[in-house]
Amino acid sequence: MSSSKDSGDNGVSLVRKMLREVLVGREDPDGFFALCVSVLGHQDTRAQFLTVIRPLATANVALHSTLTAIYEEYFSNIEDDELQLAMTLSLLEADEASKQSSTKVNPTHSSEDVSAVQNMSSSFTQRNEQSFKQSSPRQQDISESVMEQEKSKRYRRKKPKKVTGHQVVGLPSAPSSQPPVLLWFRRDLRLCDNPAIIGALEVGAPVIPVFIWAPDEEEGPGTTVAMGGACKFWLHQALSCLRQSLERIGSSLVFLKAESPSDSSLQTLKQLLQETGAKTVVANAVYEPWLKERDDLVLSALRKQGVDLRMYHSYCLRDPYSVTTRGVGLRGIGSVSHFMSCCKQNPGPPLDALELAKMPRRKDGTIIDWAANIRKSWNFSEEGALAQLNNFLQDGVYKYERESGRADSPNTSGLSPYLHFGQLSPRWLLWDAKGAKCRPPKFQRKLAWRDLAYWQLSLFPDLPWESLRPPYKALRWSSESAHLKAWQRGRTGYPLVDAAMRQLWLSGWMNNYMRHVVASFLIAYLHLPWQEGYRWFQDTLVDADVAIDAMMWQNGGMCGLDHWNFVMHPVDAAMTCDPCGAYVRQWCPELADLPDELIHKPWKSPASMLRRAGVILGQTYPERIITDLEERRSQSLKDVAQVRLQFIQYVDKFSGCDLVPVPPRLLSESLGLHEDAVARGKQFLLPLITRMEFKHQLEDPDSDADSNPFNAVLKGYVSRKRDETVAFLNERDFTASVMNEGAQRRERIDMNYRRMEGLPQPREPRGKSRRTPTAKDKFSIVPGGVRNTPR
Ligand SMILES: Cc1cc2nc3c(=O)[nH]c(=O)nc-3n(C[C@H](O)[C@H](O)[C@H](O)COP(=O)(O)OP(=O)(O)OC[C@H]3O[C@@H](n4cnc5c(N)ncnc54)[C@H](O)[C@@H]3O)c2cc1C
Repeated sequence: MSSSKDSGDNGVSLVRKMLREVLVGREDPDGFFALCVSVLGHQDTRAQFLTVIRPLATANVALHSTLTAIYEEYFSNIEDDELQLAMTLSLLEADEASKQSSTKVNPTHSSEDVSAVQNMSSSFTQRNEQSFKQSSPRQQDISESVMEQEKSKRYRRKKPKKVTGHQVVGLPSAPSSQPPVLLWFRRDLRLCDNPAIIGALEVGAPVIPVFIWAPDEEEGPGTTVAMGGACKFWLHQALSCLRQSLERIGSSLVFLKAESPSDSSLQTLKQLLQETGAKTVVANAVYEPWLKERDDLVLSALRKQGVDLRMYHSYCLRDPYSVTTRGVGLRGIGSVSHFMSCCKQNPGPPLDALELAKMPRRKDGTIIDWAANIRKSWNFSEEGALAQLNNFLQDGVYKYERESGRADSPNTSGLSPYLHFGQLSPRWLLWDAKGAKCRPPKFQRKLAWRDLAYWQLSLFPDLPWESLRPPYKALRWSSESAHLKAWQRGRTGYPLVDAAMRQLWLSGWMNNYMRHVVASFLIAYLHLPWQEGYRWFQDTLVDADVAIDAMMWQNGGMCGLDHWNFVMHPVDAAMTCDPCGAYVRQWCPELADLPDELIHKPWKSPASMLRRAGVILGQTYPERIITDLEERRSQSLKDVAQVRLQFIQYVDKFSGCDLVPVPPRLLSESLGLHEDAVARGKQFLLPLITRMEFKHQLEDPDSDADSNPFNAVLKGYVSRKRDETVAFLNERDFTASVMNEGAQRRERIDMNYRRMEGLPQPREPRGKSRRTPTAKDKFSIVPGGVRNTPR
């Protein structure tokens, strides 16, 4: 608390000093205001700016009123902008809604066969709304009161015309609208509990219900009399009733005949698909062997044409082709008891048949059960998820806010696999977390991180394999496979890294802090490509999640949207996460007897100590695979500087930040243009927050990591302050440049306005506001007392 207050006080006193610069004419009012916002932030500027400039009210009235005007314009603009944004959004929503409702009544339609086809999806929605109204008494109350109000208005309003018949919704006329779905009715002539109907509606396109009469196919190869006279009569009535039911909800049923020997359901469907442009056919399965054979044929033929045939099961309780006698035998076959036993014994396709948890076998036939520890470590059920959540909320969440970086105690929620497999709903989790007394802000942010990962993946689909920042694609990586293997197996000789990698292998999980430690080791010290780390994590984590894993490895691999402003040191990181070595003792038991102060660096132990602890380096515990940590870090920095220089077009010359091409979706959102137009146009580059040490290294690409004032290696608690300062500098840099751009834009608009109106241009201000701070710049003094060096 006190530190943030201190930094606030420092900021205000800097602003006061700067005010003197304005008074003596070395700084102009706009630049002063921009820097004030970047130093104090929005909230503090809003709260304190007027107080800071109050002395001017008597001493320099003109300057006071100029600054007050800038202040008022700035903050009123923000509110206006927000209001305008909200209005634009609501207009867009309204526009979207009206577009949707208009597509529901698209009257254009040409094909004769399907002339009565209607949009089932819209009518089903209406139907659902109706039934909801009927089923909910509260809703009924509301609708009754609305009706009362309507009655009273009746005489004042013109009575609307009664709609006769149904709104006929045709096939989409616009080539871009979604192709319709064929709903192929066979022996499922009902609306209720019909999986095919639900499947068709889920596609979200117009639905064309169709019945094809193919008597030869029904009959099959022998004499089955599948469709006797009485049955045909019933079929006729049932079809007629189904058509009426469909018409009642605004749809209809197309009848087609495939009677001649040359004709077939397949031919008829193909023709219908051609006429309607449908790309999906949905049906419920029928089980007579000759009909199943026909359906299999239809399936493969349509698939070849790129049509998706979706088959659901609803005719029998159990799909007869899935019932097996496994575990029951053949005794009593034919009796219903035997059949029921078969169903009970084999409920659906056996899970084991999916071979998800199949273990490899040794040559002698014994099983290698690599998941034994994972099985012991987790309760895989939904109840397990809820129990874990309750434990966390009752106790863990309080520690989480303070000490989530500890490896030696389970201070994080451990909910990631449950979230990944949807055994726990993120909305439920957020709701429960908000209910905790401490309203854990840090934990809530973590859930936002999860969504951020999916947003990033939606913008950059090649996130899991392609470095996002262009220059980093050319980075020189090591191909030392022995190093990769040692890292994967937890045999690097660095106990903290090894403990984490063994925990991963044995339990399928490690906490966030340890993921950072091992990722830093792989990238910054072993120089192995981040994609290797990503792939190993994907194979070994029980919560392996393409979006999150890719985002985090890209960030760790220095090429993601966000740069980690730290590198975890494989030994010093233990000061924060495992100060007494309990974590290492758990996962590397061969080191358990070393004293606390040496357990993270056994190579520093005297021979006698090692002997007493039963450790023989190179035998019971591996020697370090690399020893020149500092040199390797320096090399990594130099490599980065080299590719940044090589692809200097991707480095912003003002701020030194990396630039990435903006994906078309983002660009079209920002410019309000169609995505196609944006994709055809010029490539836009966006500056990203970039690690300070990289920016500095660009000035002197061959310097060592040690001489870099922004050296990112995080040494436990000691460097926290430094890390926070670096984060502050980054943010301030960014804000200052954005603010400056804003001020310049305002100046430009003002100049153009004056030019058009023939008004005189204002005099050039004497001091120019700076885009980025320099060493001489007073604003380079960070509240914490660290000086920013010139770039
Ligand atoms: C290199 C690297 C790879 C990672 N790979 C994965 C992965 O494949 N799957 C995965 O779920 N998490 C991944 N993470 C993020 C994070 O480490 C795990 O979500 C966290 O350790 C899971 O433990 P927890 O449930 O106790 O987390 P808590 O700290 O209790 O967080 C609660 C939940 O928030 C979400 N969350 C937490 N941190 C992050 C984050 N940084 N980004 C996105 N969501 C987050 C998770 O769903 C997590 O379960 C990775 C982190 C790193 C550094």
